[in-house]
Amino acid sequence: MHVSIVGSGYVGTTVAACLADLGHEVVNIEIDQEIVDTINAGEAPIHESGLADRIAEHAGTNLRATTDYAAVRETDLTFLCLPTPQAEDGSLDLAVMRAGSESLGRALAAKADDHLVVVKSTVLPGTTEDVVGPILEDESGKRVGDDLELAMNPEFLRMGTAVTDFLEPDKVVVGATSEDAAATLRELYAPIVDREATDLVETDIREAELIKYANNAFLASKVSLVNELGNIAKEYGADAYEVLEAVGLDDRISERFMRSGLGWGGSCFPKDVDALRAGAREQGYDPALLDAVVAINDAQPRRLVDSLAAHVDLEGARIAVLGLSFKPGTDDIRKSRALDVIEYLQDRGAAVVAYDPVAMENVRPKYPEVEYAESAAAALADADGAVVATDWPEFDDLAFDGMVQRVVVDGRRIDVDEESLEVYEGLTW
Ligand SMILES: NC(=O)C1=CN([C@@H]2O[C@H](COP(=O)(O)OP(=O)(O)OC[C@H]3O[C@@H](n4cnc5c(N)ncnc54)[C@H](O)[C@@H]3O)[C@@H](O)[C@H]2O)C=CC1
Ligand SMILES: O=C(O)[C@H]1O[C@H](OP(=O)(O)OP(=O)(O)OC[C@H]2O[C@@H](n3ccc(=O)[nH]c3=O)[C@H](O)[C@@H]2O)[C@H](O)[C@@H](O)[C@@H]1O
Repeated sequence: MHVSIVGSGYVGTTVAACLADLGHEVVNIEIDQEIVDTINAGEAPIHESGLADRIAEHAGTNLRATTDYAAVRETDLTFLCLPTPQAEDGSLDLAVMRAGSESLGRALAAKADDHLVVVKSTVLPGTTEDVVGPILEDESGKRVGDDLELAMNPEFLRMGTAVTDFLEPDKVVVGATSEDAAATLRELYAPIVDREATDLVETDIREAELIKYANNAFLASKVSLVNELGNIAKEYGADAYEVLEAVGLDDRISERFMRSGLGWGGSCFPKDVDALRAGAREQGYDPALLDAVVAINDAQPRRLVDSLAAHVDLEGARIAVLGLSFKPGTDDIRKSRALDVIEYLQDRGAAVVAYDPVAMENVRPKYPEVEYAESAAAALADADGAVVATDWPEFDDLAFDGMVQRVVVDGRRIDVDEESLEVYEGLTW
């Protein structure tokens, strides 16, 4: 099929390269000329395992990028993969979705044939039909249900494993206004949804929109619950990891997303949970549980610093922070818990020396006063204490002998030779 994809960030680029790999003719429409040039040169604009190879293979044949929305007219359907960030008050900011929908609608005005528009961005219920649809109708002169179809197809990929998550998902969710639209997406995704391990969920647009938020809210809540149980376990002197490993053996609960510690960050959980809370309030519902989920998450970095302060006088101390990215395998620092840890340490008078295998250059402009070390060992050298903020595999089995005081508080449960330390404390165990 001929597919256009508006927005070529994490999601749009991954979807484009993977659909090209499945044999479709794909064009990315992107306002950033540098991203367009990168893709057309056969290179990946973001780092994701398996992405560069796919772009190199398909660019110039069945994958290309352009800044010109006119390209949509040569395609059967368009995915909107535009950002849906948070406004100041935490609510969903649809400005980019509106602008992209206007440009798309204007380009579609000159297309004689019918067209299908699929929203892949994470948007609250009602956005596709009440915001995107009317803009497309106004700008294109087409009518939804006549020569324009709408669908909503949320994305569940994770950063770091985007390509395999897209090609081998647990589920593909399709909300559509018509059977024709659903049939088009079934055909597009045939190699994926025909896999035994992938469920195809066909539903209405409103449900598809909410499934994405419910999914992220569930996972964020699970981590916050695990963190609360971990905090309680620690008070009792029990090991939360042993407790939760046993709990996870119940297949109603599952052993995944059971790692307690510093909490969740990244570009999605925080913004999506906040957007859902704001949306719920707008609908007149008070989301008390989701408020608590956020409050628990926000408390963990301070708890980590308080735990360290119980062993080290932080005023004037040199403290190593190991890990800066919001999770291992990425240089993304958006809403990383490590940044809160740095701020709490600085508030208490500590000098921070940080190390991360890939994320330091992203943190440096934000915190120029922090010292950035070349390795974990260099960060630990002469430190009066250390905290672990990201569970990078290379932090397992570190040597701590260069520290002035061998005190480590671990927010992520790395593998540590406890005998080599004066104090080793887990945040939740
Ligand atoms: N990053 C992730 O892991 C996931 C993100 N999502 C959702 O997918 C959506 C997209 O997220 P990302 O890909 O992470 O965003 P992103 O910020 O990485 O990429 C968006 C791209 O759109 C481009 N753009 C902005 N305005 C444009 C316009 N008017 N026309 C054409 N291009 C334009 C930007 O230059 C940028 O390259 C969001 O709703 C997000 O919540 C969903 C699942 C996973
Ligand atoms: O909507 C999105 O953008 C995506 O958000 C998350 O993906 P991602 O943010 O890439 O990362 P995760 O692996 O889910 O981790 C999120 C955060 O939770 C933390 N986490 C995760 C699991 C766990 O057991 N404990 C824990 O603290 C991680 O350290 C990280 O800070 C979801 O897992 C994806 O399904 C979803 O598509």
